[in-house]
Amino acid sequence: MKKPPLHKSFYYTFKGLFWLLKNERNFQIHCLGLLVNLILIFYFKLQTWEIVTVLSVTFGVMITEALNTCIEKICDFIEPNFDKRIGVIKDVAGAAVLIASILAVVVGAIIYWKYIFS
Ligand SMILES: Nc1ncnc2c1ncn2[C@@H]1O[C@H](COP(=O)(O)OP(=O)(O)OP(=O)(O)O)[C@@H](O)[C@H]1O
Repeated sequence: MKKPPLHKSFYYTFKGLFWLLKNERNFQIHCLGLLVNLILIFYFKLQTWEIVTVLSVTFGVMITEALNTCIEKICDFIEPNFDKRIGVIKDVAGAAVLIASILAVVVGAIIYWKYIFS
């Protein structure tokens, strides 16, 4: 298949991003989390390393959510009916989001702790 020009590739990736924003409730919630973090970063005037850490774990959750959605869509495409193996694949993909979210909450708690309680 012929590769699309660079600007078309960007167009398709942004199309994917807007699809997630429009259709995936969990992704919308993660975007809200990003917004809250951006507000807190400016409000508490976080140090550079703290900003980098908070944004890394926040975007990490959004990336795993996007990949989880891809896996769910592939599963629904190859097996629309109930299948235990599909269930395990979807559960494990969901667990990846859970692990990334736990990390984000723990990192957030460690970083914001001193700003909130000082
Ligand atoms: N075809 C299937 N066969 C077996 N189990 C399934 C199947 N489809 C979904 N499940 C089970 O239902 C759960 C939820 O699957 P679903 O595709 O509805 O994801 P979802 O609720 O949209 O997830 P998310 O909230 O992460 O977007 C899966 O984790 C899995 O345990």
